Amino acid sequence: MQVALAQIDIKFGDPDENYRRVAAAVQQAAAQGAEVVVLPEMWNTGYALTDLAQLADTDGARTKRFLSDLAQQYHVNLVGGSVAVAREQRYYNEMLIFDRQGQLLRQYDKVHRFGLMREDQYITAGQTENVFQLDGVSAMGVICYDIRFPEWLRKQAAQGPQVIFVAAEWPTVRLPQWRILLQARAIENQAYVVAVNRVGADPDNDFGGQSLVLDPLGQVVAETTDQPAVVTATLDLQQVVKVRGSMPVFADRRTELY
Ligand SMILES: NC(=O)CCC(=O)C(=O)O
Repeated sequence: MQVALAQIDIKFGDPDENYRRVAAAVQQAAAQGAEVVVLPEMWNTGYALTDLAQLADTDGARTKRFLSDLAQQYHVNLVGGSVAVAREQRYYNEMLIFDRQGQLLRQYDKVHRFGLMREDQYITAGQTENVFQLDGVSAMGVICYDIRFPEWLRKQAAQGPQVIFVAAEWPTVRLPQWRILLQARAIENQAYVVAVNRVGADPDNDFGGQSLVLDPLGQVVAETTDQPAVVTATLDLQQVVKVRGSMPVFADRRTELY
């Protein structure tokens, strides 16, 4: 599986400009041979939470049309990061996943709201899992702060996903933790981790990128710097089979105890 990390800068509170940036990044990823393109968190608005009434995408309709068209145009699967969505007078931080035919496979609302960025005041938490198949490969997706909750990822990883996609707006100040948390999630779940952070800044935070592709042993396959970039990497899914076969941690769990 050839994946692309679409590490873009997000213009705060300017969806029109951000749709243009995402279109350009997907075009670039497709030209580099990507089969799956992964976007960052809240890429339509950034964390412009106080302006969601004006900016959030109602029912995700615009984003769904946009991502579906891009997926078909470039014949790529899209793990569409996440966008701010308005639905029934609530706001969600929502990941949309499309296959190469432009079909919506899953929509996932971020389950763990990040209080330090005031998400708990504006965003309604999701309740459902996010496991799906991309080109016949079992995968799952979570959003940013979710990676601090290993039990949430484990519950889903136990269903078989070989790839864990992560969309993030993770501030520079905590990037050392980002890296270690992602490596731990890769190692404990014996899965590839494909994690995309944004770059740039908003009124409250700087975002330093460092998007990562990690193998099932937590080793770095690809990484980016703190600049906008589209970087592709190949996932050798036989590695997952090999690592899971060599150490059966899923089978060795004591589910009667925890
Ligand atoms: N957007 C987020 O969920 C940020 C999470 C974060 O920064 C953290 O340290 O956790």
